[in-house]
Amino acid sequence: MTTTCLDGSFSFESWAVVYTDSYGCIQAINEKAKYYFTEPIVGQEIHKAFSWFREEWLHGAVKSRVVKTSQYDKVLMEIIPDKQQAGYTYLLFKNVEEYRNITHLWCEVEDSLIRLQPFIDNSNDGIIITNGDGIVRAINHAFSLVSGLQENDVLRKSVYELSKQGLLPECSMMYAIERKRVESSVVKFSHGKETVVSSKPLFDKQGNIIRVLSNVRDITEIKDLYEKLRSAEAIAKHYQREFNAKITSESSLNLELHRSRIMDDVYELVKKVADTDLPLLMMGESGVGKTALAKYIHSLSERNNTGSFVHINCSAIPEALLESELFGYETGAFTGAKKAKVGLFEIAKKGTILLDEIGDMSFPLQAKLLNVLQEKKFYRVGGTKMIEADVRVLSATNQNLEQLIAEGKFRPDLYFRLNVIPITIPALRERKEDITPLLAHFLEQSNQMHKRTKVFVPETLEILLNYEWPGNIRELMNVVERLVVLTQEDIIEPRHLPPQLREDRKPLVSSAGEIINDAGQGRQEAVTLWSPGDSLKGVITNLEGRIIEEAISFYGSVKEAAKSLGVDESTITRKRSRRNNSLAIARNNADMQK
Ligand SMILES: Nc1ncnc2c1ncn2[C@@H]1O[C@H](COP(=O)(O)OP(=O)(O)OP(=O)(O)O)[C@@H](O)[C@H]1O
Repeated sequence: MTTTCLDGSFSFESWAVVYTDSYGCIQAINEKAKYYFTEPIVGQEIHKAFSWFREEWLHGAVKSRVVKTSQYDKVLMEIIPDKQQAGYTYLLFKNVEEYRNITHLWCEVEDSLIRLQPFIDNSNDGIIITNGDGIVRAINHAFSLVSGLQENDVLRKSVYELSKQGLLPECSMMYAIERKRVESSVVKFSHGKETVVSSKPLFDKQGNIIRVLSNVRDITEIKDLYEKLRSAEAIAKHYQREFNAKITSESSLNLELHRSRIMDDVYELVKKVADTDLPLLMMGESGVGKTALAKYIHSLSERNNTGSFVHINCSAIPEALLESELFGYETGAFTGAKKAKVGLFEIAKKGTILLDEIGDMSFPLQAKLLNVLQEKKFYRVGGTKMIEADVRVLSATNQNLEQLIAEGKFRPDLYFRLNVIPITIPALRERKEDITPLLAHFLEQSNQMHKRTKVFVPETLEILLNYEWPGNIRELMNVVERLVVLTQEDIIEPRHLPPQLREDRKPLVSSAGEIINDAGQGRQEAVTLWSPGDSLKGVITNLEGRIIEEAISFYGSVKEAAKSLGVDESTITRKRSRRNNSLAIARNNADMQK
């Protein structure tokens, strides 16, 4: 038999060679083998010729073993399948005793590696062993799984060559050889697995590397889990914030706290549509309670059991960031996107999202939002994975969207999509009946919260009732809390009120120019019922009006006041508006006379 080269990097020349067929029957040996095996072995089955030989070694991958033959105690055996003849195998033998001085340590290492073989084979991590030149000596099954490379692809090949061919990424296997120290690197194999490769060089006494043992851990799953963990953390944080907000606002939020007919209608409508997925557009001045109403709608809906309520103020977030806030982004979607981020649409999954100040959303983002609403799916910025948008979308604005459409700042198609059910919450000054219960509620709440027992004197109450409340419920709530905290005495008098309330207290003047309440002093003056020039009708209208206002203030509701005065609620509404008109005319006249 001749000695043949398997590949450029390996030759049989210095080896004793035994060649077997696919049945494990010895077909031939070379000259050198005759010194190793003095008995005739050609024609015998291998495991019979060598009692120490295990049959399964033939069917396994190429392996190294240190064995004992009849002639030598320590013989290195390499098992190499014949690439040209399927099933045929070369067994190469070398007496390592001959090289004792040089190879003593190497053999020990080899021995330990051989002892470790079962652990290596069964390891969940990929393992690849090279010599000091980077020639691959062994890999385990897990390495094949993680790298997509089989033994035939890599054994006896140089890791540098494999890297050049694009089969192996450049990694710590090479660095450990070059830098002669433990190295690790995070690399991605060509078929997509992301791994951490840790490489440890083993040295002989002279400090030469004899082996590099690399552990290859698949972190694709860990990365996925990490991503999922981050999403879960973001959602948990959001719930925590919601929970905290709920605890602090629970006591203050009493949405049915109203006496006005107009808010009756609002709540009736809200209850009808709460459990549908219809988009609602809430309109009203700042502070009227649009957000509070949206939360209330969510709390009435089935979505309250399945998902959370998410609120985003579109005007508070810079235009460039709003899209990624809403839909999230993937790692590397833009400069600085080092980690993927979950968007609010994902956080609100199976829940409700309120897009507040929708009128401030940029035109291009409006188009994207419309698309999401129509398709019911979206992609993270820079992402390719489609995400289902199982979210109820509520929107709110204090702007006139129709006006914005006319100015070309708002898309009409989005407007029609969002405005399926419009809900207008009137300003507090247009539903003054609601001021009394709100004042009572916030006074009690603030007293409780700050452990006080403050009360309003009637004059203070009257000013509060007549104030225009441009900041609506938010302003009212803040004013009451401030009064409770800052007033030294238990009785809150008009002088304690913040300046804007005292200044706003315009004197009410009769049609004849008489002052019928006193803004400056906070005292009620005696009213002159009639002055020369006053018409009987004008005087009666004013008087009636005062009686009506007092009754409403006393009972706290138009309904009760009407009942007590023995008239219909509609009569009261009509007479109030007539009186308001006549007071407005009187104010005008008074201003002109100044
Ligand atoms: N019916 C109510 N009962 C008790 N508190 C209320 C009620 N309505 C609103 N509030 C409180 O008034 C404040 C303002 O309400 P909210 O934020 O809902 O107004 P908004 O119309 O959304 O304002 P903006 O347009 O400025 O966002 C909040 O603190 C809210 O808790």
